Amino acid sequence: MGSRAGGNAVDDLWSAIIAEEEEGRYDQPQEPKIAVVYRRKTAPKVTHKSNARTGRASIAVASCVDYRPQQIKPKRKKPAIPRGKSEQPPNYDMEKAYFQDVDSFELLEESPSPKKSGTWTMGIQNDKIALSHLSSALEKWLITKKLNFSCGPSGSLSKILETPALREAYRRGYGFGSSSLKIPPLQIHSGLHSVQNRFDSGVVDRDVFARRISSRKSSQEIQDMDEEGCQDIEAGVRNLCLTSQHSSLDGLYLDPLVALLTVCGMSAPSTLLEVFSDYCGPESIVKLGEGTYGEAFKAGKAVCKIVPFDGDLRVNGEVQKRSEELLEEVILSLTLNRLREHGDDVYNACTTFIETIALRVCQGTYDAALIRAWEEWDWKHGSENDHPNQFSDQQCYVVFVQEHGGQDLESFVLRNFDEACSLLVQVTTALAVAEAAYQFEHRDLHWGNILLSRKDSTTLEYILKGEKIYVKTFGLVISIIDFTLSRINTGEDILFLDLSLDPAIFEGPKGDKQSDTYRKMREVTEECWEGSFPKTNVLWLQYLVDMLLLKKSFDQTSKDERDLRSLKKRLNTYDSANEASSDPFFKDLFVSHATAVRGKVLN
Ligand SMILES: Nc1ncnc2c1ncn2[C@@H]1O[C@H](COP(=O)(O)OP(=O)(O)OP(=O)(O)O)[C@@H](O)[C@H]1O
Repeated sequence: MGSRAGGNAVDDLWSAIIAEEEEGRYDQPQEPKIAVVYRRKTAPKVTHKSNARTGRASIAVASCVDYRPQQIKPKRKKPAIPRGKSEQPPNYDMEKAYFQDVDSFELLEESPSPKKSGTWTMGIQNDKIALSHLSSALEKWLITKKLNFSCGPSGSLSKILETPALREAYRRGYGFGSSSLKIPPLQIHSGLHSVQNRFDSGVVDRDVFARRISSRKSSQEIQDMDEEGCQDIEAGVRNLCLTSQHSSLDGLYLDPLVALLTVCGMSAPSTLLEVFSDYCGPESIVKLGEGTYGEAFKAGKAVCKIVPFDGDLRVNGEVQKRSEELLEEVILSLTLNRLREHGDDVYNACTTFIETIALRVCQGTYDAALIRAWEEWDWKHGSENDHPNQFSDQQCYVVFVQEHGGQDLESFVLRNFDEACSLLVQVTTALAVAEAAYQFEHRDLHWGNILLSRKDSTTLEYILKGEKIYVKTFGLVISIIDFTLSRINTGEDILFLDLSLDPAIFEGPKGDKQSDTYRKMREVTEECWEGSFPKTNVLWLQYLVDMLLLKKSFDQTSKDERDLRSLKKRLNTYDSANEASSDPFFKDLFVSHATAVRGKVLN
């Protein structure tokens, strides 16, 4: 029990929390435009893809295509990514003093928290609502003190958890049984706020989790951990509210890794091979492509992108991503997944953003089958990445299980002008839909991040602001990948990457279209990367037109080429993909519903 010394200061602090809470500051839905901004702490990766800024080429090979690169690309040195140039961690001394000094027994009596612990179960009991409310208010209060931002109501993550991909994940028992998720979404969500907060303040106690995953578990142990995990989370919430221990503020409940596991529907990591075995036998795993952070493998009909995180080992010359960065990327992917939902009340929909089928957290070395697939690819194409046998049995990964989007634009051979037009209309309409739904900006739509595949369909359906739109595909279907630099407003949180922390991204050669596009984005945003500037989407459309004009060859007349040039010019006048989608260039690419149903519609 803490001492009563400093009680006045404690009372003042508590009054401040209560007063702000009573004003309803946290519970009122906020205009989300400048709501909570989650800064991804580290600088963006700048070393990926075929960009001039890094000189690194994105290499992806659709396994179904007989692709033979003319020569193996030489390894090139990647520039260092500046990291950690962020704001000073806030000073929590006052808040800590409060928790150190408060009489936890009295607080226990005053607050409507449960007095005995028990295992969380699905379904929310009254005392738990109250408990969550209290902890959530406290967290939000801390966030407002630090960031001077206001918070919207909870809900987005719980909505995401209801998306088909996650429902499917639970149905299939990913993780360690569907019963493993026993945490009410409300709890998860408020934990998520904390994750960011704790990370930014640099006080996350990661040892707790390291202990939890330091060895592989038997299924009985795992089941026990499921139970334990729930109790740990409950204990974390209780501690957050009631005790004076610093470590309690940093408890499991607040750990981004736990949040990551929870979003993935798991209570403990699995092995890479366990994930792959859901999709194919080990002998049929084929590596598809690589980025600076991810290695993409074909597994049956799916693609598993493996991204190592949180380890000390540098991978491909880079510091590994942190779990909180991946948590945001995961949330971004799942938010875009929601655009795939159909139904009468759907207002914006499209299938152009790559579908995330499942998400898994793994731990351990690369399995022999993956090493074999990696080496085969290296032998054929010359990998720029480090050999995966460097990973220890402690290494953690997120595996993004995605639909197979095909081959990237860089290596894809377009047949004719119709295909080029369809590529443009699909990307433009998809961006318009995501702008309308989530103020989405991709911010890195180079030709390595556009995948193409040929399908047996003639039209594709989009819903833009309630209106159904059908575009001609000419048998070509586009998928957009890699949302690392993207900006999104989930309705509650704005996720973005602060590119000003990474000046190298703007230092690519003059005249290089991709490098020029980053610099133009900087002009447009004036370095306010959290803001909404849908013009950045238009800049990438202009880049794509340039790529088609300058780098791709396909059957086209001189009039077709002129049309592309005038489109590029007119794009200057648009401030969003939504505006661009009304350009006359696209007019003939939209078809009526009647025409669409006569053909084969894909949705
Ligand atoms: N769903 C997918 N379908 C087909 N190929 C894919 C898919 N996802 C990734 N790839 C291929 O693997 C390559 C690496 O993927 P991706 O670009 O997402 O990795 P990354 O590590 O995020 O890259 P970077 O961070 O360097 O941009 C891509 O260039 C792409 O060609």
